Amino acid sequence: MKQRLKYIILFILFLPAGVLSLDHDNAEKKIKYLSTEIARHNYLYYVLGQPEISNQEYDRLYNELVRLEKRFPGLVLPDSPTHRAGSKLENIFPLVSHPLPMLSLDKSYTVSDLVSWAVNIQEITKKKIFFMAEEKIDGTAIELFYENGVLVKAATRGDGQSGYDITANARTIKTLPLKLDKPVSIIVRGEVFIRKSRIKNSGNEEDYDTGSLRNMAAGALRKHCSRETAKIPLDLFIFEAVSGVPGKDMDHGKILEWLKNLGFPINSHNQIINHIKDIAGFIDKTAVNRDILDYEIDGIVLKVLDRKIRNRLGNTSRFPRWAMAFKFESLQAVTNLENIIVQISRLGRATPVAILKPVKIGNSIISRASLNNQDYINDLGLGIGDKIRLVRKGDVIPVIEDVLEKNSSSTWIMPVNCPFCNTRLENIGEHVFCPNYDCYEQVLGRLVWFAQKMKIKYLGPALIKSLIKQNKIHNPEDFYSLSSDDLKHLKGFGSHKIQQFKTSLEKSKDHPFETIILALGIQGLGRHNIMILKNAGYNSADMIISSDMEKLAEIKGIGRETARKIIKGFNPDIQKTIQALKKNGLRL
Ligand SMILES: NC(=O)c1ccc[n+]([C@@H]2O[C@H](COP(=O)([O-])OP(=O)(O)OC[C@H]3O[C@@H](n4cnc5c(N)ncnc54)[C@H](O)[C@@H]3O)[C@@H](O)[C@H]2O)c1
Ligand SMILES: [Zn+2]
Repeated sequence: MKQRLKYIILFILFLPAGVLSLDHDNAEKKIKYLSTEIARHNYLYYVLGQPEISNQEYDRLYNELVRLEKRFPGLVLPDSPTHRAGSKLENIFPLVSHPLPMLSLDKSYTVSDLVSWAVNIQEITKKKIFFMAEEKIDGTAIELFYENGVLVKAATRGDGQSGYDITANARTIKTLPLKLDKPVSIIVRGEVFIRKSRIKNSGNEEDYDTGSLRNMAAGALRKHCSRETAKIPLDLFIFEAVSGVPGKDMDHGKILEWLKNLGFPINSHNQIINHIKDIAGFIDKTAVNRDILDYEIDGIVLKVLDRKIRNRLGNTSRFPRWAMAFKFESLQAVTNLENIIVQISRLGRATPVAILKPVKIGNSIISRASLNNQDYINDLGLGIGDKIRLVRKGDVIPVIEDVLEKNSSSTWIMPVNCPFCNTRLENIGEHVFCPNYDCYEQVLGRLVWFAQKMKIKYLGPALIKSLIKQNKIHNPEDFYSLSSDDLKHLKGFGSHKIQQFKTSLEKSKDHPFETIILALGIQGLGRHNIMILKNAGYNSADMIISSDMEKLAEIKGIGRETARKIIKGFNPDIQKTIQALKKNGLRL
């Protein structure tokens, strides 16, 4: 042991200086590099709403810059991104200046740091402080201006001093009151987000899986056509009033109640903290609830309730001193990539899926992760055999964050042909598709989707698979001609079960037009768009089929892109299926 120590000391003594400590020149280069990179990511995130990297990755870059700037204060650049919130703006939309700057939040990463902050506030103010604990919604900030109870303007956060005027887009948010219950003139702030359930049941999931719900919400608010924004089911919680509150003595809790009575959506999970010892309990409760919440949160925010004390504490250039966020650690694990397989969806999209050496994250064992598309794999430089870091974000789907150890000699490449039907895959946009409508995997996907949406009893994936293999079914209409003979060989299908199955099949014929169309899984026809068409008078499949692109594109909320998809979606095969379903008595 002593001997080993001696060698280590000798080794350190003879190391060149730059290896042990980052020298001045290298630090300067690194600080320049990080400052430019962070400014670029700020622009992508705050201005365009299209980040290139994950928040964890961003936080790592940011914290590294903070560390270096602390060690080399002389090297800090005058326009360092650590001195400002947000990003420089471009004239993409008209600008709105904020009456008070829209700042960031200071952050703690441990419960004890958060508690110390709260204790410290009591000590500075020499008062017993009451706090409001709120969920930190992972969406995008908005500021709303009302005059005499009417919404007149809505702005993004922008560079913190001014944001973009996105009033027309904000008006499409269903929970945003355009007119308040009283003719007050106020300015409020809140978070725009998307509910997980609205995406999961839309039938259009495929359009949505390229980014998180936050990026989708931020992108939606920055669309140049509010008809496009309207297609995205945005939601809202208001969390602050900036001006226009009546009594001076109203605290933050009373203000939120007052805002609620005016018609604003307020998060019902907000909780007043009377004792500092209750902070940990709120965090625990929120962390447990996180997975079952219908929206994504990335932590909690603790805010001083009393406005006079808030004013006394004031702000730094980056954040208010009266609030502190606690960021949840994302759950991570390290494992090996054992294989990459290609999945084909019911709409033909080919998605590479990572097969992992099973690893525990939180309470679940993870053995698969979606790899999205070839670009994603190229960015990671991912190959089979690599050691990777897996991160589970707010939602339950784990993603591969980076490669820790490269064990493969090359990056994985998508096969040229569909692994299920051997048809040559086609590139459409950033994804690859199997163009063969009769591809086994697509047929299976379509039938499983149809059975689910039509709520047909017992028709799970395993049963559907074996019926396809026996050539008993290929299209949705084939379900309706299954005979008792077709079923009685299947495992567990006695006469009672067959009877129940048939009853359920009969019952499915009563579904309204919109359910059947959704169940057919036609491109561009998720629940939302089907309802738009229905409200525009299109209440039969034939009416849509005999319409044309121009007519559909004119319907409010549809637009050219979707109209094109829909027309293409009603291909000859679907049309044949529709006629056959009608013959079976379905109300199309
Ligand atoms: N991926 C990227 O490229 C990239 C770039 C820039 C920033 N970021 C992420 O953004 C973070 C910092 O950004 P920030 O300053 O916008 O946000 P923040 O994390 O400092 O928090 C401030 C924001 O929290 C939101 N919020 C949600 N619920 C709230 C509540 N109840 N009360 C008050 N505010 C609430 C508000 O929109 C507010 O603007 C970074 O840590 C990083 O994770 C990522
Ligand atoms: Zn195929």
